[in-house]
Amino acid sequence: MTSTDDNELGARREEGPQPLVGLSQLALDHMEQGVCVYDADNRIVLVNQRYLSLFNMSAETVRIGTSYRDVLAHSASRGNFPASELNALYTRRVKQIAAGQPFRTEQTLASGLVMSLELKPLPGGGWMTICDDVSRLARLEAELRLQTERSQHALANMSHGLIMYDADGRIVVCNERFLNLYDLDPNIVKPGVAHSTAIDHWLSRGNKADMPGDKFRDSRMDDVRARSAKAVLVTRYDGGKVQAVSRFMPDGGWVTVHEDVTERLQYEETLKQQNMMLDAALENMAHGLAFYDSDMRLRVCNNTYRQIYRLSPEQTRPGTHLSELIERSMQNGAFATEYSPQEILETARERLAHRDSSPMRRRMVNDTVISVRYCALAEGGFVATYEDITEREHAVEELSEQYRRFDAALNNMSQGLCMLDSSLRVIVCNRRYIEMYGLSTDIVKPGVSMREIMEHSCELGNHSNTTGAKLYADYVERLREGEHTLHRHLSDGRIIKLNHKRMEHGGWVVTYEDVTERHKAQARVAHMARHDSLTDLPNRTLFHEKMGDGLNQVATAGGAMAVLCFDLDNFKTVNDRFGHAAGDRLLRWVATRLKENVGEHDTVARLGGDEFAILQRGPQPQSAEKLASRLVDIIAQPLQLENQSVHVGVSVGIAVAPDHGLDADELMKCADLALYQAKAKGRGAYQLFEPEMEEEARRRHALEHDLRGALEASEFHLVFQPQVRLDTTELTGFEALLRWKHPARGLVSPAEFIPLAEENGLIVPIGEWVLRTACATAAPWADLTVAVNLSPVQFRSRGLVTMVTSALAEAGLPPRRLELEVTETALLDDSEATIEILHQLRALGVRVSLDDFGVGYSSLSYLRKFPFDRIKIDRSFVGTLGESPESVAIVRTIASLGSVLGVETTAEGVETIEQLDFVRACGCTAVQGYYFGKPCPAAEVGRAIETLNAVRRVA
Ligand SMILES: Nc1nc2c(ncn2[C@@H]2O[C@H](COP(=O)(O)O[C@H]3[C@@H](O)[C@H](n4cnc5c(=O)[nH]c(N)nc54)O[C@@H]3COP(=O)(O)O)[C@@H](O)[C@H]2O)c(=O)[nH]1
Repeated sequence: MTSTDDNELGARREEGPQPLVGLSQLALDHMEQGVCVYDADNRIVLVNQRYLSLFNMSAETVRIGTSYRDVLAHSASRGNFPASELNALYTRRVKQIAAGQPFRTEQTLASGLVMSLELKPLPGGGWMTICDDVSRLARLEAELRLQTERSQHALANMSHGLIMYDADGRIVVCNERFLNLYDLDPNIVKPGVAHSTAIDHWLSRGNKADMPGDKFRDSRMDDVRARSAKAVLVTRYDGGKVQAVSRFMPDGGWVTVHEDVTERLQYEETLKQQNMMLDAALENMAHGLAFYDSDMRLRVCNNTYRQIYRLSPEQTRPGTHLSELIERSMQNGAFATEYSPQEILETARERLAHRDSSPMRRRMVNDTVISVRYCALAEGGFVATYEDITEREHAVEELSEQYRRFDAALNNMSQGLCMLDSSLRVIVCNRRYIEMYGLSTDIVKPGVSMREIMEHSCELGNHSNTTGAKLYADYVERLREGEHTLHRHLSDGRIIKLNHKRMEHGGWVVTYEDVTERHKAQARVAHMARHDSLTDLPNRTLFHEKMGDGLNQVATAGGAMAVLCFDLDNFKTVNDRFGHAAGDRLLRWVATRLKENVGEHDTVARLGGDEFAILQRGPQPQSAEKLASRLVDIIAQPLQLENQSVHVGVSVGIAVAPDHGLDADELMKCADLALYQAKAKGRGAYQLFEPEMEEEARRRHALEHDLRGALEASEFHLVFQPQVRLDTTELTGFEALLRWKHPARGLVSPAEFIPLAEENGLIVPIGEWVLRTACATAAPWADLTVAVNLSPVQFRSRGLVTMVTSALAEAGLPPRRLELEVTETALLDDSEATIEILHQLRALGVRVSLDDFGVGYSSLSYLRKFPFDRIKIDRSFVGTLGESPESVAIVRTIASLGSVLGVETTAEGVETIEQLDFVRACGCTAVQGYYFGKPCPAAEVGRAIETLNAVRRVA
């Protein structure tokens, strides 16, 4: 039917015969499509039922004559489009119709139907719209679109590569993953491309299979031809592995899915390696291991297990029951005899039932010990481990033994010991530590804190004037400083030395040593170092320190301080005569006297030998002089020694600070100079230092300096004084006397330089020169003797006897013509030794005389000790015969003594005839003095001999 026909039909509905109209209407109403025809005025001329029902419009409203605008308005009222769009829609449609071209549009109605509308103009005016329900088609299209999108999405996002071929072997589709997997060019591998082309390109990119490329291509073509679904493993250009699985489709095409299996293969390889290692580890494990199923049947075991139980691989096949394994290993002699198979099996059952996986010891043969554990598995069955703990057991035993030894050592230590952890809690301590502080073992045990111990110790009264808390706080503070030693002074007077050493892993080792006795000993040693052991007085060191302190005080606070230096007179005599014990008593007696007479702030010291000193504060020099005077008197008092009354005296030198200086050494020097003077005064005296003494000392010093060079400078010579027998006035010999002629000083008296030479030892070489010169000078004298003075110092020097022997031999002088004169002083120092030397000299044939007899303290006692050939009465007695009855008595006594002893007695210093007559009358056997001749040089000796012989002849 054409549009012309439709119009005609519409017109006929208005006016045509009823049967035809009805038929046409019937035909229109049964059409699938909706039809509505408008005239040129846009009014309906024909409309079918389908049109009305599709748009849900009412036949009452939409009927012949209804305008197009009203139709649209009615449609909008039915919700087919928004009423607000009515005008715009109407205007647009009318405009499109007026354009004279048919056009199509789609409209979704309120019912959800999708309507396809075709509007087309009719020849001769008017137009018609034909409506089609395209809802299903639209839905199908949408679904297809969605499906296609999903497929493409799935294809693009597949983890596997995919390629599909049609029955002609051409590519239908392939995904990006496929292209990437093999590094393929999407411009080559694309839909429509032949299978062989794709394979060639695949090979050209370096991908390969386990066969040459040509062969691989042929093989794939054969597979396709034979429709053989295969899985092929290929190697990618980069070494990765891909598994390709092909599937054939009913339409003759096929799909191949490519999976990258590189990682999976690697993982499988790793797993394989791990399993191998696991097997190896199992087999090589030091522990025995066995898995059993829930029926206690062996599933697997390792070699160590077999060795422990002496089982062979055949005897440990999977499935063997535990009871059988036990019995076999027993038969093989693996167990010690103490177990039965039932017992072992029962124990295993019980432990598994109670899920007890704690270790148990099994004693095997050869003293081997195995630790066995049963561990039930969640999935049934159990694992048993077997560990050889023989060595560990031995080590534990050894450790126990070591611990016992350590414990014994610890508790037998003389020192206390305590090991503390880093929180200062006791790890271990020994018995000595507990005893040392008298601690309770109920309190001091491992774990107790040092704070608790200190509190306990304080409660016991070990520490005075403190508390446990304070003690502990101080202790912690000290430990912060690190390793250290501290001394605890306990209230009972003991001193405990604590030594703290860090332990390697934290904490401390503390040792406790009772150092009370050591401290006392050290204090004693320190005291001894600064005190004199005999008198317990401060010694020179301490005296020097005290002097320093005193001088500082004088310097800063003012005032004065005196130093008194004491030197005992005759001490050596006493010591020698009564022995050292008596000498010690004398020194202690002197020390007591000194201490008794000083103030409490004064210091008395023994500086050594018979030297004492006092430091005295107070107004000076009055106080010091008063004290010195008093002490000189006190010490001059006789004292009882060895049941004898002994007299000693003391000489005192005084120096005062600040007058004489503020330096300790300087002040001591001043006091020494004063002492020197006091002694020179004749002993038993005190002397305050005077500045002139320094000058005197300097002078002595200069003289000493010159004396040292005198011998070498040949400044000495000898003079000889005649000695005459009294009964016959016969010249018997000469005494050699030393003279020093100094180029500047002139003649220096021996009385001046000999004491100096004795002080500094120069007398030894000088004395030797005198002896050799005298012997040489006297040798030519006809039968006359030569007397030579020997200093006490020469007796102390070695080789005196040898030197005398040599001098005699050298001079050719017969020993009987040599007479050696010694003084008492020579016998004072060490009389035994001196007397021995005298005997040796006597043995040479030399004569020995005792010079200056009578001036000493115990002259008579020496006569008993050595049989002298001659006693020379000191000239001081001869010189005072006229005025001193004592001198007369002494000369008489000595002369009688000599006569009784059969020893010659020479009176010295006889200057006058009266003196000569007197000494002769007294019984002296010889004389020496100016009366018969002054000492003369050697050159004049001849003349002196002649003169004296002439005198004798006259007499
Ligand atoms: N160890 C030595 N001592 C020696 C030596 N030479 C001398 N001396 C001793 O020196 C002291 C003083 O001696 P010197 O000044 O030589 O006096 C001697 C005589 O000159 C003197 N003398 C003798 N006769 C008289 C006299 O009539 N009147 C008087 N005023 N003086 C007189 O006496 C001294 C002799 O003394 P002595 O030796 O005791 O016989 C003196 O102690 C000497 O010993 C020497 O080489 N070594």
